[in-house]
Amino acid sequence: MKPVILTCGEPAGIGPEVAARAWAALCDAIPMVWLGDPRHLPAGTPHRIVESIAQAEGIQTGALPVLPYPFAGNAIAGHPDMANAAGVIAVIARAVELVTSGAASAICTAPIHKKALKDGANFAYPGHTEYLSALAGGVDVVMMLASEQLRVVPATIHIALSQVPAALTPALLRRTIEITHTGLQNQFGIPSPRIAISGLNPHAGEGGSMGQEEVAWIASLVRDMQSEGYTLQGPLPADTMFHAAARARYDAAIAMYHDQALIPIKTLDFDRGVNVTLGLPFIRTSPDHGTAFDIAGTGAANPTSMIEAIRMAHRMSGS
Ligand SMILES: NC(=O)C1=CN([C@@H]2O[C@H](COP(=O)(O)OP(=O)(O)OC[C@H]3O[C@@H](n4cnc5c(N)ncnc54)[C@H](O)[C@@H]3O)[C@@H](O)[C@H]2O)C=CC1
Ligand SMILES: NCC(=O)COP(=O)(O)O
Repeated sequence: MKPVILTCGEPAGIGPEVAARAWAALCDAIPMVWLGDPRHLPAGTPHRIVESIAQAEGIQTGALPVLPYPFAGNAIAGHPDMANAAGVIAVIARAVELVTSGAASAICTAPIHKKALKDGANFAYPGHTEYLSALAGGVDVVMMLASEQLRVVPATIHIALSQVPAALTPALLRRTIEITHTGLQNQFGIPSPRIAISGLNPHAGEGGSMGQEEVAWIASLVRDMQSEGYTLQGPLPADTMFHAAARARYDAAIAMYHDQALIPIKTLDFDRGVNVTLGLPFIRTSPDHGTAFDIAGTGAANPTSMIEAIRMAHRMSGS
């Protein structure tokens, strides 16, 4: 079995500690290798330095295999060191090389602090999702957050709310539906996915009295794609499409912007949600939470989302 690569993420956040705890929970079942600076692991984490992924085979239990990537700075919990930003970015790129070469089965990324990367290394991307798309050659991707209770996709991702109406185009929504449909089939094993599409405006525009996008093009795009064979419903009012009975009617919901999609799943299932990028030529998952500087280093971080993310990466890779 090829290992899942765990990227270190922001060293000052909870990434290293939830990775160490996830490894302790899963090491009997799932091979994994942590990629980062071993100085950034929580003190006392049993680990073994390896020079290659192949060398990690056979030392799964007892010590976390670590493929070292030296960083410029130390990690002080809750206080990102700008000198580490370049290392955080380089580790993600290295992980992509390892999974693309076939040495690893999948990537599970620990959270990054987007502003620290921008300030420290002029990182040009607002998140992993966009960076991974670029590293994979500019392929179209979607960000899905998934748990047992709900799968959601924001059609626009890390942009200001004021930019959403212009960014949200028929071509983008069509591509988002296509990638979500294929991802549900291939990564989640759902042969005939049912997808719900939200409106952009309150009450899905209320027939044009609260916004025009639904009547202008979202409803007709949904109808066109229904006639092409997609099982779609919508545009639905976003405020009433996430209660239990509504969720039972679809396999994934596509919302029009970040918070419309992520608030319901983080409210329902913050501890177990997994972020998965669909459309990449390799498997990438991540916990749903961020760097949590307020609790980093205190031992309060719950590793369940990281555990679920590693499980999902391993399952999707078919290893
Ligand atoms: N995949 C990624 O790289 C992600 C990165 N982020 C980044 O993380 C940074 C901080 O984002 P926030 O919005 O503050 O979200 P956050 O998820 O880091 O923290 C929000 C709240 O949830 C708590 N929390 C988070 N994870 C937890 C865990 N595992 N156990 C217990 N409590 C937990 C935190 O203590 C905090 O009170 C930002 O820079 C953001 O962009 C956020 C989400 C995903
Ligand atoms: N709120 C989710 C999030 O920001 C995840 O972004 P990414 O780093 O996975 O692109």
